[in-house]
Amino acid sequence: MSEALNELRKRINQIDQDLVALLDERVNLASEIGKTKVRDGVPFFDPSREEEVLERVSSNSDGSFPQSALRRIFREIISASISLQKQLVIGFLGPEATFTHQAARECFGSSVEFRAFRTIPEIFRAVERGAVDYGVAPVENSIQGSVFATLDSLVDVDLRIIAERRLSIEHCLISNEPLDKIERVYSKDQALGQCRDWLAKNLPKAELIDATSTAGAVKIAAEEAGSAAIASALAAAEFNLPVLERGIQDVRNNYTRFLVLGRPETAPAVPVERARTAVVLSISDEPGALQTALDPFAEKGINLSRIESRPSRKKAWDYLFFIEFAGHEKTPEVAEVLEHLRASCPLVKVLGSFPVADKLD
Ligand SMILES: O=C(O)C(=O)C[C@]1(C(=O)O)C=C[C@@H](O)C=C1
Repeated sequence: MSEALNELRKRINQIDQDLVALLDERVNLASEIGKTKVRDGVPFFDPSREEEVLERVSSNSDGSFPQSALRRIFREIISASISLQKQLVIGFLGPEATFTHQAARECFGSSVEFRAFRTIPEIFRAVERGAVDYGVAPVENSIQGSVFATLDSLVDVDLRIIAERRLSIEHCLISNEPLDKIERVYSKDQALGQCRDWLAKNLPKAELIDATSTAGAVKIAAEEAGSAAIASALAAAEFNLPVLERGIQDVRNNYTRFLVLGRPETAPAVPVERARTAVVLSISDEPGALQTALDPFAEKGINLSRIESRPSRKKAWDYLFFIEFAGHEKTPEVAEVLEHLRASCPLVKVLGSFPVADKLD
């Protein structure tokens, strides 16, 4: 070994030792914070504080270390820290290695425990009865629109939106075989549909077969010769199969937004700066009722980011409106708008005020 290499490695060893000592010190402080949180009845998971930590870390770096790797490392440091405060259990729409699982892992890191659920209402009910601490469910996709089961469950169950997460949906072709040996491609019908042009161009002869989930498709591809699956890179890693091609979806910008749901007492009480508030409301059956309800948003210059109607499921042709807008419910302008809504709408349910997450890891 050259003297120069030896010297550089020695310096790396010293840095690693310092890093570990600092990590030990950090985690001990997080444990102390955990004790104060128990004493004060404050929830352990604080997504806005986590975002602040990640932002500060990114801006302190001189750019030598890749930004996305830095965020991932600190996500894991926070995950290990929180797991020493409380072993959190996170329910998600399964099976393992779905995009919802990926979103849940990006939110909570890998030191928490994950539990897969078969349906969205099951996740909500598990959070409500305390079988899991938080639930993660998809709420909208940039191409396919709203996930109705999530909107309906938000009405039916008394939970709060604690955080949101956006994921770029990158479909991968996954197989043990080279491209010219692939005869069958398994995936969920939506994923096959989203990759139609790529498949027609690159695997025109392959049979396309609908599977119950993208992760289930990878399982089949792992066991069956001549087959491939379309799924996430996470699913490929889970089943130890190679990714032959990434990003094969026909529309480049395919995003899904996920919600983290918790019991009302797990919602952080302190208003955060860049927050979004979600409410569901019903309006009276009379001309101008929707406009009357929405007027104060324009008057106060509050930006509405989403409005979506759903049948009330109580009476035919009766609708509920899901509205999301900028600001935290505890700030005076939003509190005033909510007061106005309560005065003019038969039903107003605040679903949560949570930090805006427009970053993709
Ligand atoms: O600052 C806190 O409230 C902590 O509990 C520490 C910490 C962290 O490791 O930075 C851990 C979990 C919280 O969700 C936010 C931050």
